[in-house]
Amino acid sequence: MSEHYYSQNPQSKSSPRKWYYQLRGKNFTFESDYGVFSKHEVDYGSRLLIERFEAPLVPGGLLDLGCGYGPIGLAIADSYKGRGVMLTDINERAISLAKKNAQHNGVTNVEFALSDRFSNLSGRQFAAILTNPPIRAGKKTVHQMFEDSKNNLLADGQLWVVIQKKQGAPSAMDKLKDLFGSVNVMDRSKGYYILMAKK
Ligand SMILES: C[S@@+](CC[C@H](N)C(=O)[O-])C[C@H]1O[C@@H](n2cnc3c(N)ncnc32)[C@H](O)[C@@H]1O
Repeated sequence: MSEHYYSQNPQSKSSPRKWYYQLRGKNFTFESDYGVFSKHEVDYGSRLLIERFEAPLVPGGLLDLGCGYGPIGLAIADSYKGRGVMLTDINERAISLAKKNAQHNGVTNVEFALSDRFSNLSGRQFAAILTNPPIRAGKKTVHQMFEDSKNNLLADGQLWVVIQKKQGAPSAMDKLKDLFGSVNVMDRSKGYYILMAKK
């Protein structure tokens, strides 16, 4: 049976691989595996989001929503050591890899939660939420993530999203405009858009 990277509990065979990547000037070692998005290198869109992100002045924690094996949350946590960063995913294998990757890279200002969107975050509020959303889970899920994100941002908090034009950037922009009143295009490269909406 074919399996998507957003399966809750991937049954596919496991073949962990370790590889290296530089993000925000730091060399990371990552372990990834079958059943988890983007196997042997950091996704181009995630890299763009990681390099472009600037935390808002609002004090508070940051959230990597749909963290996979953890590149976004871990790179951001390493850059913003004074902030706590929460990494969440619906996929158990992703969360266990993200935890291992935090340990291997000495990133300690992080927390993890296995969660379908915000279901296990018990109303926590964040200064910024970053996401490379699960396009294959469908537009309804992705747009619901944007709505939930708005509800879980502190006042003046920011939602940062990377999305490809051909995978729904225009409709994501419309949805974010409806929800937040406006949306900023912070960067564009190779068909990927970095969008930022402020609460
Ligand atoms: C495009 S991948 C990005 C993964 C990782 N952030 C990266 O940059 O490599 C989207 C992630 O969202 C997760 N996901 C899918 N549906 C979800 C849901 N309902 N709640 C939380 N995470 C979900 C998937 O398991 C996947 O890891």
